[in-house]
Order: sequence, then C-alpha cells, then structure tokens
Amino acid sequence: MTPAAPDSASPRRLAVIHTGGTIASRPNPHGPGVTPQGAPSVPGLGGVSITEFQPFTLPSPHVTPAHMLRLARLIAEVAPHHDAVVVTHGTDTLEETAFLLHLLLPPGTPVVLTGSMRHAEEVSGDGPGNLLDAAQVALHPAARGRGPLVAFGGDIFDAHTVTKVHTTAVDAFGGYPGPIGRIDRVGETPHVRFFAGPEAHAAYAPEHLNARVEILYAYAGWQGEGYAEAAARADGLVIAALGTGNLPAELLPLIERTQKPVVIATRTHAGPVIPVYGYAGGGATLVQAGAIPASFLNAHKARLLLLVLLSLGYAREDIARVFAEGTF
Ligand SMILES: NC(=O)C[C@H](N)C(=O)O
Repeated sequence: MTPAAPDSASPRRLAVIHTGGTIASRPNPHGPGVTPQGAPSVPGLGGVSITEFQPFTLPSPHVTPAHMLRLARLIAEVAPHHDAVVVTHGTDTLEETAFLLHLLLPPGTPVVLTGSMRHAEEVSGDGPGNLLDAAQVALHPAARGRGPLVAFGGDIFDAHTVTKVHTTAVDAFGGYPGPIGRIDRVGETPHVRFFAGPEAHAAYAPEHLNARVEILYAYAGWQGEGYAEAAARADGLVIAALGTGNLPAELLPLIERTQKPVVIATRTHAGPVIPVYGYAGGGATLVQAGAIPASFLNAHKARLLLLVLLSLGYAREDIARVFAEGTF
C-alpha cells in the first residue's frame, strides 16, 4: 500500500485529544512516583493543521465509563470538522476506552488511540514516536471506516481484540489474533499497511451508562464466594471463567437462580467462550442455566458491552442475541 499522500492544496485537519496517562506524565514534584501533568507535545506534521483538546488529565486507572462517554461525545462533536482524531490515553485502561468508543461511535472519521510506557523525561521515551505513528495512521486513507484503532510500538490493533500484554515493555499491546496493520517510517515518510479489511460495526447511543455491571474472577476451588452479594447489587454480572467458559460445580445453581444477565467470559488470554462441557458448571450447563457466552471479548470488554446494553434498557434475551450475533 502506498504511503499517505500529503495534500499541498489544503492542510488536512487533525484533532488531538489528550486525556493523561504516562505519555503526559513526569516525576511528581509533590510526592512519590510519576503523575500526569498537562499534555504531551505533538510533533509537527507537514501539511497538517492540528487542534488540541484536553477534556481531562487522568492516570487511566482513574478513567471511568462516564469519562469515556464524555470523550465519545467530544469526538462526535469534533469529527465532522477534522479528517482524523488521535486520543492520547494511559495504557492501563486504554483497551476499555478504545472498545467503548468502538461501541458508541459510527465508523466514519478515523480515531486512533495511543499512549506510552515511559514518561516524558525517561531515556528512550516512547511517547513521541507513538504519537507520530497514531497521527500518521489516523491520516492514512485506509484507516477510514474501521472504527477506533490503537497504534502502539509500530503495530496497529482493532478495538475488539487489543489488550495490554505487558506491564513495562514498550511493546505493551497485543491480543489474539494480533495486529491488523503496521506503521513504519522511511526517513519522514510513513509506510502504513493494513492486513485486514474493515469489520461490520454497530454504533449504540445510550444517554447514560448508569447500569451497574460487576466482574467476578474464577479460580480453582471457587465455591461462589462474593457471587450472591454481587448479583444482589449489580444489574448484570460478567464472570472471567475458566478455559472455554467453565466454572466449579457450586456456581451452577447460583447462576440458575439469577434472573439478571450473567455473561461468561474467560480468564484465558485467547480464544472463544463456547458451550463444550456438560459436567456441572461446564459451559454447556451454564448456557442451559441462562448464562450468555462472551464469544471472543475479554471480561472487561464484555462488561462494557453489557453496560451499554443494560443502560439502553435491553432485556436478557436481546442481550444474549447481541453477544451471539456479534453485533458490536
Ligand atoms: N503506561 C501508562 O500509561 C500506565 C499508567 N498507569 C496509566 O494507565 O495511566
């Protein structure tokens, strides 16, 4: 694929939205560690006019679905006036923001998220390169119609599958089956290649994200501790279950008795949840008991989808259909 051709007649318009994270962080002048302080500097790009926005400046563990909804609304507002949008974000919950934006935004103007693993004052900081990559991917014609992407360490990921795979390495993102594209540079010329075409996409428009969805994490010997309390508090549950979506036998009667939607994801790092096993607590018995398989979504992305659908007032059967048909 050819590199993005600069249009010398009218500058392309890029919106860069800063939200915090390590890419915006420096040593804390008032206490321990590093903290987000302001916005990272955006590299100049020939023939591109850049407008910057800073709706909030947070470490990403402090980012909530309400912040993500605010960000989605800001992107929807600026997208019609720009050719592309870049979002800088902390890496810890970057995949959640990318996936929620994917659920909420129509796949028109490209949106590319990035961040960094090393802060602005570290030797070999990865922020400037990642930000330049994100801008060049977002401005590339082949990025259109794909929904939000993540550019990190030269790889390009889609919002469905991207996940943080390392706590400190600069190649911190991966996910099964892997990147959908790659950006490299020869001199200043970006070379962007996509390995896959755009996927089908549904955009949901909830007015709020006030439903309560909790995640429970399965382990060998779990007898359901915490389940009843979570089921009473929440509007829906996601369980990061074992393997293809199996649980200890003690969970089966608890799930059978739960009227609220219970989505079964997996704590395994790749592969689908499918109803294979018929022993008590096996995936086939959980589905028979009314549980909803999360397909390929990890637990925290399944939680966001369930949050959106519950906030829109979807009933259990409609939620099950969305997960089964993959309309997300
Ligand atoms: N590399 C990072 O951005 C991690 C940081 N804790 C954050 O998510 O805000």
